[in-house]
Amino acid sequence: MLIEEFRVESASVEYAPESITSTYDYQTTELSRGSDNKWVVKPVTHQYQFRTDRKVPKLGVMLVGLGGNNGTTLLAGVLANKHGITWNTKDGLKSPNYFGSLTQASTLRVGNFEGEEVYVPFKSLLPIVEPNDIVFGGWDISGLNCADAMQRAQVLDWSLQEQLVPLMRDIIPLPGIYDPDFIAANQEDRATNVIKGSKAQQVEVVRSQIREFKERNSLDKVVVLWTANTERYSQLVEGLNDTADNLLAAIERNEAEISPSTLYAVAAAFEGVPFVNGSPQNTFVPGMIELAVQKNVLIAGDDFKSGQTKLKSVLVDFLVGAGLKPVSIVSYNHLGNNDGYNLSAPQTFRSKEISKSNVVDDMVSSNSILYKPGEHPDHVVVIKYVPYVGDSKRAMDEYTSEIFMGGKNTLVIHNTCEDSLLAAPIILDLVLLAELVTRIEMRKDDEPAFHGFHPIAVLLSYLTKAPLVPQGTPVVNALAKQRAMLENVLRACVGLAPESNMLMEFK
Ligand SMILES: NC(=O)c1ccc[n+]([C@@H]2O[C@H](COP(=O)([O-])OP(=O)(O)OC[C@H]3O[C@@H](n4cnc5c(N)ncnc54)[C@H](O)[C@@H]3O)[C@@H](O)[C@H]2O)c1
Ligand SMILES: O=P([O-])([O-])O[C@@H]1[C@@H](O)[C@H](O)[C@@H](O)[C@H](O)[C@@H]1O
Repeated sequence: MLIEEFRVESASVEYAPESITSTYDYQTTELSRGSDNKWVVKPVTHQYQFRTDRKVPKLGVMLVGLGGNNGTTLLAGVLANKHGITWNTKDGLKSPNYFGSLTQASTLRVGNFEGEEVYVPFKSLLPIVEPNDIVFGGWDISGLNCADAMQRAQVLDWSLQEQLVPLMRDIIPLPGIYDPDFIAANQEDRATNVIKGSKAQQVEVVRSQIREFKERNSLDKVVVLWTANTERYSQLVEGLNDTADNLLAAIERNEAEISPSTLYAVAAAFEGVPFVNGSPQNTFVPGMIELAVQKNVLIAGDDFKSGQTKLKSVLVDFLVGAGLKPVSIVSYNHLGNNDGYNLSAPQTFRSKEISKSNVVDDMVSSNSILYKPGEHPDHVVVIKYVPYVGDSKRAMDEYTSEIFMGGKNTLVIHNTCEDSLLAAPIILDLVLLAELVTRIEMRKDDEPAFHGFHPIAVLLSYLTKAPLVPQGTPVVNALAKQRAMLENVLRACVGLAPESNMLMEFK
């Protein structure tokens, strides 16, 4: 059964007009070595108070790469939902939806009523922005208006596109920061809409563009999200980008090694605006992370987890969790969109290869019964550019595992990932959750004052291939654990216990 709305009745939850406050006993463990050198695991409880601002802001989202396949598909999808646009296809009449969005199309369990399991929409846990109310804008080094860019993307049915043209043709991406040294040379022809000047001047232009967008649309908040081309990795150089001061000084000196994505992130940080990185490059060099912490501005990333890798973070978790030992993982895919065109260059492919390869590390290191120290499955990632298939990426995976008594199991999977139709709802979740997280404060035990989460938004890990985490925080890629982390923290904000799946009522 699905119930649309609910309120928690508990002495530990207070619904005030301006905020929801919950008092939550967080149970964890402390490990130590006893005097007999044996391990001791001690259950401990810490009391948290969470306070969520109930005021849902008028939100603006500025996409870097607005004119790309993902950017135009998300914009088109939200407009179709907002205006209730239906369209005819050979399979019949289609209606807009938000399938693929955790916040808009998934549910969570709140209990059992008269023998029936009861679920609520994920988005009903806490007050969250309605996607249809978002004001979109952003940048693109291609000056195409968003209607023409949508047509260029070749993602959506034509009968839908033609209805959206009047709503999108006047949306023109702002000129962007272009540096050919960081993306494939084959992108040069596209770069017709660029901000001139030094890196410092470019940062100032982006800052003013953010302020102008916020003012012109009477926005309460803005979130900036990178869905532009994958860049090559920036070299990490002491004295250049290792600290906030050095990074800002390097920008002032117009140092070549500071990437466009880092420049946008710096601009967002100075404007107090969250920045989410949907691509695999290391936008968040150490100096950028330090700047975000200094300014207490949310950053999150890296690289949307949308298809082939999302499945991998489920499958490997299942295999290792079942005591089966993946020993060979080969992930091949080909695609024909501009993303694939950009990734056909070795240096940009390398960024993607890293994010797609590291996704199994946490699962492998969780089971030393299967894997000796330092032992890993063979893991290969191949991406080929095949123009004909366009945005319809064809992923082919082979997982070989060792099983009981010397046996082997091989899984072969063909997965047609409509890349932008899978990524667009994930982008939506990233911006909605980034905004929500900035409205939650907490205090632990006897801390005197409420404060926000760490600026690095680990709670958004479920949506990324290579979760950015604060120093010392475990990197979790297993999808079920990532979802549980997000759901259970938000449940705690309304005083609900984590979903334990114990169902003791029925034991
Ligand atoms: N399923 C997915 O689609 C998926 C999954 C994970 C990550 N990603 C990443 O998302 C990004 C976008 O994917 P896409 O399919 O929309 O690609 P795309 O090439 O269609 O769109 C990228 C857009 O960014 C623009 N651009 C490039 N550099 C820019 C800059 N410095 N400033 C402003 N605009 C710039 C390009 O002109 C282009 O319009 C890629 O980096 C891709 O690797 C996509
Ligand atoms: O999310 P996922 O399907 O594992 O990975 C995808 C890659 O396989 C694809 O080649 C690339 O173009 C997309 O940007 C995305 O990163």
